[in-house]
Amino acid sequence: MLRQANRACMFCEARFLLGRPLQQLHASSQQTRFYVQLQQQRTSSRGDAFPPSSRAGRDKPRPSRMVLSNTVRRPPPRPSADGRPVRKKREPFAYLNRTKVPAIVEQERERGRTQADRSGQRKVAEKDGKRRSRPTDYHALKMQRTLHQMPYGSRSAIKKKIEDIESFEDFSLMESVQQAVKDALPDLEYRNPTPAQRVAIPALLGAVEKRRTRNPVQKSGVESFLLAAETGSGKTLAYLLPTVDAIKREEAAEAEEAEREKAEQAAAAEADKRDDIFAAEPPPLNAAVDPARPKAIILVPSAELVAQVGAVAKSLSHTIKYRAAPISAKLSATVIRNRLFNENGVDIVISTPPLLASIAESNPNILSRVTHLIVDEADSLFDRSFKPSTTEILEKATPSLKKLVLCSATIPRYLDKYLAERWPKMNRLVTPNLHAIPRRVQLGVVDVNKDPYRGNKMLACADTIWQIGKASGDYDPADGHEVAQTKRILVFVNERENTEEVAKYLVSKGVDALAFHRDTDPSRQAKTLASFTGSEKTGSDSVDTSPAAQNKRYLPNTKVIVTTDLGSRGIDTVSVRHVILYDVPHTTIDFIHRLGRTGRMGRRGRGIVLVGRGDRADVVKEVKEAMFRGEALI
Ligand SMILES: Nc1ncnc2c1ncn2[C@@H]1O[C@H](COP(=O)(O)OP(=O)(O)OP(=O)(O)O)[C@@H](O)[C@H]1O
Repeated sequence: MLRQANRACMFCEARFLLGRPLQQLHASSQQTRFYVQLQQQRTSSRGDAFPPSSRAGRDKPRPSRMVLSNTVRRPPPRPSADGRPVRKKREPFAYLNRTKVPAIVEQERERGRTQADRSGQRKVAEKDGKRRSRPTDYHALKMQRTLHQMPYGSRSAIKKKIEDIESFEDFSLMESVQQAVKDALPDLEYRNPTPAQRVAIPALLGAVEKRRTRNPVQKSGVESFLLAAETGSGKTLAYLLPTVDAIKREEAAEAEEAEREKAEQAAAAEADKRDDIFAAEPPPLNAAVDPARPKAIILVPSAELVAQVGAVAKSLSHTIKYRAAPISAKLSATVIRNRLFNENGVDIVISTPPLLASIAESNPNILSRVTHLIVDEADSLFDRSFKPSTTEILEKATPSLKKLVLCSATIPRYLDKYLAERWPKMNRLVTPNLHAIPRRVQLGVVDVNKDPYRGNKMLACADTIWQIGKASGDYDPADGHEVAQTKRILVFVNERENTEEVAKYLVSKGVDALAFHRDTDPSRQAKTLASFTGSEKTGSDSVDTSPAAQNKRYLPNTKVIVTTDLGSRGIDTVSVRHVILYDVPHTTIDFIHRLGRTGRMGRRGRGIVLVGRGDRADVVKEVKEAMFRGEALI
């Protein structure tokens, strides 16, 4: 048969003798293929049936050709007597049909082996109930990878740990604090603590208890915490409740101590009086409180957040009785002074870092009694612009500081690295859904390049708003009723300069829109924002005085704010159902914060991203996919 094949393919053989690869030359020839197969068969059957070891003992009976090989993944050849590996003898046609360098073939084989090993390990891990840290590869997102990654295994473990906590009563909070949650926030009476609160409150309280029982003398050193939880998950209450609890307990302990001292002094005076009847009356105890020496400081990045956190702190203080002073550069100097230097003292100061740092420069005593320092939106407050003033306050407060709590919905890699270096023993309190946008928020994409917009983004934005405005109200199970008639839409742009331009265009199209940035008129800004955060009375919507109302075509019952990152950080826009991303955000951090203004606290929401020329459509696609799967954005 071999002879037949040789004869039928004389031309090929001649070429082979010249040393040219046969397959390259005659891949189309049927006869050649037959010849090649025959040669391969011959070579492999020799190799399997007569391995070098068995060929050595030719007198032994030959194994049957029909036995299946049990060395398909061939082991390396055994070393010879002198230690060198035994080389397989080359067949005359051994290099026939080779199109690759043997070394490369071996490398590829090795790579295949390691991949197979990895997939084997993955299967075992999945069988054990462990999920892979990243089920899908997001190529576009990987390129802008900025966020710290958290393995899915740890997320499941945290979920399991907190599932037993069902109500606020499960926390060892003081009775007055428990009552304050019910009185000040009646909506929460029937709600359970959020995952952020379940993770943070016991940890922050636990540390207090441990310290109190272990060592009555004040322990030196600061206990540091990082609370990382998704947007709209109730982080404010998560840090505020344990802080107020600690302040009140400390106050009670101080009062007890003062009472004891007073009793001792009275007893001593009584004894002195007995000894010396002419002794003067002891001076009355100085019961004056320290003005402008708070026990807790809460730092936030904007004046709007100062007002928001201040409102929550004040509402709790009606029941718990403590003094909170929210101060920001938007308030007059007199108001700031009155709040800080209140003759009844102050317990909690809420401020932006630059303002407090400048006050601390002229009044260093303001930070001398601080035991709790909370840095909300920590990723912003430790970035380049805020870092100097934040660290200055931190350093000045350190001598008396007992607890440092950093809080954020996004932990960028630079922050993670900085924290690991600065506070290596920091307690990290992380929720299972960190860096994920909840599934109840849907993301729609508008291709601006297609008809009818043909690249006109402003037109696409106005049209999208009109469509939302004209659609009938949605039923929201979290609210239990139809969403409010007035629709509030947030439009996010990347550059501050574009806010005015886009808002102006929308007004010209009959949309009640307002640009919101640092230089906007503060009174108008506060009024508009109040209607978005739900702090405004519903009746105020009735009179429409917006410039858009003068248009021939006017979209009623729809309010729009065009803003940048300023509006995306921490502002509790509970009444917002729609967010339009006019520009594709630069990073996943911006995606998380901007889309986080809707779908807060169990509500539903919708994000619409306008993708135009030059925008990263691949990033949008992957964000959409990750949101659909409920996965974290890397
Ligand atoms: N346990 C709870 N049940 C129901 N609602 C709650 C609960 N805790 C807080 N809330 C409400 O949830 C909303 C969001 O809270 P908060 O602003 O603290 O979220 P956040 O995690 O700080 O958000 P962001 O990351 O965007 O700053 C608030 O309106 C608050 O009143």
